[in-house]
Amino acid sequence: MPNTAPKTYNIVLLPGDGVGPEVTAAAKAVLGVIADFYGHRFEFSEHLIGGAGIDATGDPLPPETTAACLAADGVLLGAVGGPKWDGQKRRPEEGLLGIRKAMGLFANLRPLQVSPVLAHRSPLKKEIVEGVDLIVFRELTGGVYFGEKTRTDSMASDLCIYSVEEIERVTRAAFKTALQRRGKVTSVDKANVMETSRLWREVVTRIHAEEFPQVQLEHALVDSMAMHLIRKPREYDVILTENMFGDILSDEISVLGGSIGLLPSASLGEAGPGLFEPIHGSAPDIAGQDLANPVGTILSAAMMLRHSLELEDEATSIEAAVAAVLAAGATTADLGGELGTRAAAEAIIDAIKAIHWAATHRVQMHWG
Ligand SMILES: NC(=O)C1=CN([C@@H]2O[C@H](COP(=O)(O)OP(=O)(O)OC[C@H]3O[C@@H](n4cnc5c(N)ncnc54)[C@H](O)[C@@H]3O)[C@@H](O)[C@H]2O)C=CC1
Ligand SMILES: CC(C)CC(=O)C(=O)O
Ligand SMILES: [Mg+2]
Repeated sequence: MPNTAPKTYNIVLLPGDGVGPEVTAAAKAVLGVIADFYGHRFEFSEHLIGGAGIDATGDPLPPETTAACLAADGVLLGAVGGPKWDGQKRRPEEGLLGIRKAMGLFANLRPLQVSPVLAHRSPLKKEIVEGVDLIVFRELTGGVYFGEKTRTDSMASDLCIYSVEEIERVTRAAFKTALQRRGKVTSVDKANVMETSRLWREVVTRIHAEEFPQVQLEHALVDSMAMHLIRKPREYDVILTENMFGDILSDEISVLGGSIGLLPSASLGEAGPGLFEPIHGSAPDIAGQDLANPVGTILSAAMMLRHSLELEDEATSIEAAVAAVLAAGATTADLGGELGTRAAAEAIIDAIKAIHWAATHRVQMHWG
């Protein structure tokens, strides 16, 4: 049932490298079905990034890719990188860091809900992981990934810099989200050692006191947090942290949900389109074999519909279809199933059709 007037949306796809093209194609197929059912027009255009950009143009972020992303309604990315480009002058990962910076995407949201039907896939006990519902707010355009790098024959350095403003904006975003959830923020830093972390803690504490006193705030050091996240993950609601800590902790917690292939993310700025991508990388070990789990990318497409295109019903129907398919045990090999990437996407498409059919018939019965 359409919830908005038919409209054209310009969606940029950045397939990238490794499994990136496979999982992006799966999500594109799902989006095509959503467009048909809801009466929207999704205009897709594919652009180069990462190793694919290096191979074709020598640049991991060709200028036309940046221009297309800035003009898009939403951007969906697969993954970049792989051993093929090791030791080369330009690195695929530069392309991803570059587009995040160019689009001003300072907040990377990485939600994790452990499905009861998949709790047994975690190496941790079912009673520890069942019911986990948290979201990582990772600062995305600052910190050590973006600081100056130096290299001589005998030493190397990576500078970690954070400004007050960079910390404030992601902190506000995390607190606002906590108000819509269970009202708790855990801010993660390394304030016992790092000056950037001491500034981080001061700024988070001040924003909390001045603007969000109704939210419960706790601070944690990243090393013990890595332990707590596998000992008592259900205690966490919103986890707020800097760029590198968020990158590492979110891969760690993906294990709670059964597979890194399940987790989506949204990268958002103050304005303009967001960029949506699974949290995993290019998975060179399984690339090109129809083995990758497409769910993280398909759920990222749902986040794109919600956050950038403002199509909430459409996003919810994708999420409901994914939940139904996982509950039925129709999964890829990482979750113990037998489906390939394409078949897993087809199963989700069939579930969308079934959900849509049921909704349509309920409406007709009501009218009748
Ligand atoms: N956003 C991005 O584009 C990212 C790119 N990378 C790049 O990816 C390359 C490989 O990095 P890795 O450390 O191996 O991390 P990775 O996330 O690509 O793979 C780690 C493990 O998880 C598995 N895995 C990942 N995605 C999966 C999926 N959808 N379904 C089933 N299994 C999946 C892989 O097979 C591998 O065993 C590197 O070049 C790295 O820089 C890494 C992380 C993020
Ligand atoms: C630049 C990327 C490869 C960093 C990363 O691992 C991520 O964003 O998950
Ligand atoms: Mg990562």
